[in-house]
Amino acid sequence: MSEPLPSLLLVGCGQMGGALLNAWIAHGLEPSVVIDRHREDLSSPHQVVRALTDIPADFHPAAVILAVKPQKARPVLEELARLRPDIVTDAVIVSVMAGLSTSTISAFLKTNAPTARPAVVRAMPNTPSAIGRGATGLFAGNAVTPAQKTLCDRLLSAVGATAWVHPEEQIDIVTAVSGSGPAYVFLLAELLEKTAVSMGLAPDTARLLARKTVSGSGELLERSSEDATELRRRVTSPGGTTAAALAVLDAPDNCPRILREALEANVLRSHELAS
Ligand SMILES: NC(=O)C1=CN([C@@H]2O[C@H](COP(=O)(O)OP(=O)(O)OC[C@H]3O[C@@H](n4cnc5c(N)ncnc54)[C@H](OP(=O)(O)O)[C@@H]3O)[C@@H](O)[C@H]2O)C=CC1
Ligand SMILES: O=C(O)[C@@H]1CCC=N1
Repeated sequence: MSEPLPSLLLVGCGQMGGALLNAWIAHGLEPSVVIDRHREDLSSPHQVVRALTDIPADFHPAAVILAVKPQKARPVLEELARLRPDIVTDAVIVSVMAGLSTSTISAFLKTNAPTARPAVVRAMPNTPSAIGRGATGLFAGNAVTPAQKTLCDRLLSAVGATAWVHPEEQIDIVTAVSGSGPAYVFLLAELLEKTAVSMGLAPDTARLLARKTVSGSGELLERSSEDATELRRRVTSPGGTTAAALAVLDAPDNCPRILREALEANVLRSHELAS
């Protein structure tokens, strides 16, 4: 196994925090502390506590991963800075929260630690991280050192592909494309299944064919060096059945317009969460 990942403080262990944690533990994670009200199933050397007040005084993580909902960030960050200014000063603060900017996160942390200059990284992962097939966009705030940036890259590379973006606003586009992206793919699987049933296939057959089509196509794309466009071309016989369907789906006013509107709505929601 490669070098262990350093100790982390994970705040919030729901869908995303839990997915990351499982993958990090599988990669060998130094003793870490998780704050969550639900998760109790971690075995030693890791520790689950219910509140920031329960972080052991001698625990000094290399990174704090913030994986609570953006709407809950402010009290968490203010309390962390009040209780453990040493952690805010020494650790890199990695937020996976949609919307909240590095300056907002820093401002919350500075409410109770005015002299701190927190090193804040935004990471936007996705749930396939749970199986090591995630895709994460990252942005580093001003105070982040090269060593902290390398550490963040190690952490997120352990769960899939990474790409650093600049300027910070691009994280909202990352959220719209890959952070939320798995939901669009699962929606496709759902709609294929439901439509197949409505057209007459047995439910079990529809489910099997829809799931395997989506997962098999994803795996083919993963293993191929070809673009998606070329893989699509190989399915599409001139004048055949696929071409008839794509003439509907890919008409400018259908999927291209609808996907654009969906991604713009996603970015708009990030802006709303930020304010
Ligand atoms: N889900 C996804 O695919 C992705 C999510 N994200 C981001 O990840 C973050 C979390 O989302 P997600 O995992 O879906 O949400 P979840 O609700 O599944 O997880 C959030 C967890 O944080 C816990 N929590 C709430 N308040 C505190 C607190 N004060 N201290 C410790 N834990 C707390 C919640 O517990 P309780 O239920 O008791 O409140 C819950 O277990 C969001 O900011 C989101 O933008 C980013 C990329 C992808
Ligand atoms: O839906 C959300 O707000 C989060 C961010 C990206 C995926 N889930």
